[in-house]
Amino acid sequence: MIGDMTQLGSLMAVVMFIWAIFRQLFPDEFQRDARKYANKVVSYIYPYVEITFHEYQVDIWSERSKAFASIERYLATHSSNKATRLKANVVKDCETVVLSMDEHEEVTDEFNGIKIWWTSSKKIPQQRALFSYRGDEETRYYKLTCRRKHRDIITNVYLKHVLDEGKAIAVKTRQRKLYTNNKSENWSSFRKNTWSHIVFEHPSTFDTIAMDPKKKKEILNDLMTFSKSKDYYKKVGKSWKRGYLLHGPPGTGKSSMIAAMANFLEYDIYDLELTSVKDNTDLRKLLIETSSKSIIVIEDIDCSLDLTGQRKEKKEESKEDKDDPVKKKVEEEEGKKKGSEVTLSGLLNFIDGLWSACGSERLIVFTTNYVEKLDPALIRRGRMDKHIEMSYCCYETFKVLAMNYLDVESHELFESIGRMLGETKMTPADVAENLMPKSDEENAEICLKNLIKALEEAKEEARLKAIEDARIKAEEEEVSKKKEEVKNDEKKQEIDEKLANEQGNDAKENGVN
Ligand SMILES: Nc1ncnc2c1ncn2[C@@H]1O[C@H](COP(=O)(O)OP(=O)(O)OP(=O)(O)O)[C@@H](O)[C@H]1O
Ligand SMILES: [Mg+2]
Repeated sequence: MIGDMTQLGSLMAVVMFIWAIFRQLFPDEFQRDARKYANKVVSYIYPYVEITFHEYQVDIWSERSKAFASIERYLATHSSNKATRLKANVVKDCETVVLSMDEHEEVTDEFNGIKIWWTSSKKIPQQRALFSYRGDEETRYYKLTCRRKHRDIITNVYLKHVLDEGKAIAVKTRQRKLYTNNKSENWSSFRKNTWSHIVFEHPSTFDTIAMDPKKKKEILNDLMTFSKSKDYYKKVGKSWKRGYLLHGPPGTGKSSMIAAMANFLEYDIYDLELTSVKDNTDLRKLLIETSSKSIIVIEDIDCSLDLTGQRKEKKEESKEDKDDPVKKKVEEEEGKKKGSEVTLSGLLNFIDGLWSACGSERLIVFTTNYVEKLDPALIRRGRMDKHIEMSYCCYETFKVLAMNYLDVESHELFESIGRMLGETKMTPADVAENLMPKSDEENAEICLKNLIKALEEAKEEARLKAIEDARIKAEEEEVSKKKEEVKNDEKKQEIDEKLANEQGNDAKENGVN
């Protein structure tokens, strides 16, 4: 290629020289026609096709081209052995070095037996792009050169391969992010600032999640199948997403489970705070700006909005009610307090409306402590495909926690702990807290004894609470019994009075007769 290029370079120099003399001698119109024909001749002689990919697109935002970034990554993995001058970029908090080819380097690639040349260069813009934020900075570009006869396969197949590989490398090497939505009123129309993010580094994994091993395996299989089912979803005409509902008491591992899912699938997390979203339109905007390979989370969905009753038909308001200034004021105040006009139907559309198909490979996860409070439409299968109950600590759960926190697989105290867990409701969070050594002197046995003590206390507490509950219930029953008796007495008195009246009337009538 270099040899070919040198010959062509000399040829081009001669052409340029002749062109310079030509420009001095002939008028503009003639020059234009001549240029057209010269281009035709050159393209006839030159057996190569060149495609250029610039780092920045010339538009108002001057965004970095995604194609350029993908090519850069692709060439970084495919060129580092061949290019002699490389640039090093450090990613993932200085943990990983990514190499890419330096400027004015050339590397070759091979695809289905076809040779492709890639060169990297940079150029300084001759004129500043109007409204561009990037100003006069030099911009880099990659140039692909291939033989003209391979043009179709290169443009239709090879480039797709390069871009797909580049994207896959990006997913592997990227720092995963935890996003949260900014308040609607703080959004700017000039910048994309609907979501803010930090690097996502949660240590929870499926190894550290304590739950019934059978259930855990089922979830893992479900996630694995989902992540590999792109073609299946396409075949059945469904957008590639899946809904999970995690429900259970506080401290049973719902949030930890979401982090473990994200770590397992290597997805980003979008933690959506519904009360910061003004209305359904803003909710849709947020959805559009989420990326693929992500988990959209709405925690404590039962507390987020009043989603329980909004689907029920609203009572027809009378004209007087609508005009009542006091009622209007109360409604306005309530609206302000709620701070969000997102409705249940807006949320349902968010989950599986037409717009929800704008991304792919996405999980939507809701968590709640009170599953029974939710509108059945929100959690029906198809929207929330998998319901996972995270419950109180059982023996199996405890064994995982003991292994995680104490490195202990078995112990003589395990049996009594297992029995006590069957008798008492204790969350994995509480069990974990008791298992955690509080000082260097606390060994595994002391921690297990601490747990036994806590379980005994919890059992005693539950016993006292049950007695108290029973007492309150008996009192309430007594009160309602008394109320019933009073009611019956009143009714009886009413009937007696009625009878007495009727008898009086009869006597009067008989007297008259
Ligand atoms: N099943 C579990 N496996 C491992 N650790 C757990 C589990 N459940 C709770 N924990 C521990 O308890 C802490 C609290 O758990 P987590 O925040 O996941 O509970 P949650 O169900 O989301 O609670 P909430 O309903 O209050 O949000 C976690 O930091 C974790 O260490
Ligand atoms: Mg939580």
